[in-house]
Amino acid sequence: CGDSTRTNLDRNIAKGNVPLSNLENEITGRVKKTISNPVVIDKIEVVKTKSRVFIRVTDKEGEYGVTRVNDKRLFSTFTMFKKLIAPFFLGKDARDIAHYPSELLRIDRNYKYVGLPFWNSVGIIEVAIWDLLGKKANKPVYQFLGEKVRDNYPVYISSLDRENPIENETDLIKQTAEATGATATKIKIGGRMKNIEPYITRTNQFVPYVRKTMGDDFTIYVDGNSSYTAEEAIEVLKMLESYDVKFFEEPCYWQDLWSHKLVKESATTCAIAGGEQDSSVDQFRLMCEIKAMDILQPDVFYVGGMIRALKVSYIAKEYGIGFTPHSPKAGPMAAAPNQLFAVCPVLTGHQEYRVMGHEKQKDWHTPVVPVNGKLPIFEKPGLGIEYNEKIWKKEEIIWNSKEEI
Ligand SMILES: O=C([O-])C(=O)C[C@H](O)[C@@H](O)C(=O)[O-]
Repeated sequence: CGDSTRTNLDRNIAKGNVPLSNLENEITGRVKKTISNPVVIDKIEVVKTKSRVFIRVTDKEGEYGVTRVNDKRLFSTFTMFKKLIAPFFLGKDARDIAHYPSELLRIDRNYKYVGLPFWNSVGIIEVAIWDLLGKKANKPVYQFLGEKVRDNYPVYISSLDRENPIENETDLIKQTAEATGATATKIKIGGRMKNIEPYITRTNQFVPYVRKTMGDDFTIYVDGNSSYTAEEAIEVLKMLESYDVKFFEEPCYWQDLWSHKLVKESATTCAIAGGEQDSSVDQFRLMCEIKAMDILQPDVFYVGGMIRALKVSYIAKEYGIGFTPHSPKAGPMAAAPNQLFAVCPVLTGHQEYRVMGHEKQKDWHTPVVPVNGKLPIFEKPGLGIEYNEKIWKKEEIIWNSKEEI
């Protein structure tokens, strides 16, 4: 059920009562029913085009799946990706992808390296493989993952800046809200891993300013990015609740669940959220078990891909806890969470959409723009993003598994 084998914790939690430990089998069964022949992975590449980095997985028939990735996370952990993770997938049948993250963990001494660097490297390949399978079957990926439970979801505008003057940042939020119909935002508070001036004053001014500018009906969330001690966070929480802030993300150091629990116990109307950096499924269960969080926020890539993120959503459902993944994206990287959102049994409030995302769309991929404040589930094959094929003609191949091995 989690990262380890703990069948005694199996519980029927999913819609349709699928035991969590059987999720991989259920999904693999669905894939093999749809694609009858093996899809043998021939090559994994890291390519750069249009100044962006992608993972491309190609099968023996020359068909490929692709996902855009966070280049900083990839290149900071590139050795792990190249040496420990990518080679595992070569020659394997992609249809068994649901089982591979757990298998990979059990190989040799891989278990010693787990954490975001390990699981992100797995996740980016896993997501590209799902794109490949979807394209081969001519179906959106979510059809393999489970029963569709929603056609769209409301978004919140994710403001990511701590340095922009509050008036300017609020103006960007307003522009994005007007262009997309979004009725919620998340703003940064604290100083990211520190609670010092000028961030203390900025926080005290920013929250009231956004409330006044956007009005009482607009939903406000905040993100502390690990800025506070429990004591400081509880003080800030009082101010947040007085402005009807709906969730306080990562108030304390992200690994310090006990401080989050203390903040949560002090909250009356504001939910406590977290999990962006967490990549252990067991850790998400622990958060629920000790009541440290009201909302779980795994990142589909950081947590190790779609199946592991889906597992976290089932755990959230089991414990009656919220699920609002981390994804401050408005381009092709929003596609993997989008497919997950079609089927995950719980999805809480609004989902993340980058501020000014509507203006950042490119003419070389399917646009990712909310309508009336909602993003539809993408229905095109694979992850649902179509790329203009011309972009691959100008690509730079940064790494190719065939040459490396
Ligand atoms: O919840 C979020 O979207 C984030 O915390 C985004 C992060 O700040 C991300 O942009 C980063 O790590 O710089």
